[in-house]
Amino acid sequence: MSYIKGVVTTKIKGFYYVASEGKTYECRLRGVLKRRDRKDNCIVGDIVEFGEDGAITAVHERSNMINRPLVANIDYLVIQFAAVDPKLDYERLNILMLNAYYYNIKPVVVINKVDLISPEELEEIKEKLEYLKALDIDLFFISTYNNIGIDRIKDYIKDKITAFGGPSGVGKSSILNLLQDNMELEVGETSKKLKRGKHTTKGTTLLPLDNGGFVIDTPGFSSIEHPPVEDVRRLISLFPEFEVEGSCKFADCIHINEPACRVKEAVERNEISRDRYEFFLRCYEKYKLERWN
Ligand SMILES: Nc1nc2c(ncn2[C@@H]2O[C@H](COP(=O)(O)OP(=O)(O)OP(=O)(O)O)[C@@H](O)[C@H]2O)c(=O)[nH]1
Ligand SMILES: [Zn+2]
Repeated sequence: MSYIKGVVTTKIKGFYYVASEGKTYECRLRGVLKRRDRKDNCIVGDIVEFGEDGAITAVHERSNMINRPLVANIDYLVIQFAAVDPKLDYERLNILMLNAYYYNIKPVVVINKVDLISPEELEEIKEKLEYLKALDIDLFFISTYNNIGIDRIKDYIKDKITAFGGPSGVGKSSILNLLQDNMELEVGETSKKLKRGKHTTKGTTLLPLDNGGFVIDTPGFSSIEHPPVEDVRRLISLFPEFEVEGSCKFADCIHINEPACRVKEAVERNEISRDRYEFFLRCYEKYKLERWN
């Protein structure tokens, strides 16, 4: 028997809908892959192999997985904000970046509503977000109103699985509507809509993009929740820019109060963004208080 490889786009009442080369197949999970105590035997985003009888016989290893919504193999977390209205909240942006790194998803930053700001204000935002360069995080300025930057985003997320995260009102439904013609999220209505109706019973769905790839229909990442970071070493690992040349005097340096700390020196020389370092300190205090003890 020959096998087909595809990606699970949604799961309804024990059926798995698997997309492969533009077609969707209704599949079932073969018995040996089912473990009754687990809800994540096979989930949306999984790359699977199935036979002509529609029986899924293999689930490939995942590159990442999030729980709410339950999705695997997300390529990009688009961290979306508006330039204004609501005000660009840099703290929340950092929290979303922390989540992306924690869950091993590549972060991308999108700033919408550039039609509402002056060139000077745009420059100001670019300056504030300068540190993204050192992190190799791509930054897009867009306007869903004036159709600025939308084609570049379309190109960027082609053939990938993309999740959108960001606060309410920044235009997430507006951009999802533009990414695919027959996507029907009501602007200003997403949150309400996703809480009721068919979405609740159906669960998460990967919406296919015209040019290949998928977006996740549920805005999974809130901008206020810190990820459940286990300890300080893990926290440090979520700041890739802290990997500086040379080693700190103490091998177990946590880059806070220690002398001869290469990270603090790099902050002093402006090689590491002070905003980011201060965000790190705030995270450290928060985790110490609420989680590590
Ligand atoms: N000026 C301007 N307004 C925009 C733009 N994009 C969206 N808006 C407006 O911003 C408001 C919020 O847009 P939504 O797409 O509903 O935002 P959302 O992020 O999905 O918000 P939630 O549904 O609350 O999560 C709406 O009134 C949109 O018309 C833009 O590029 N420029
Ligand atoms: Zn150090």
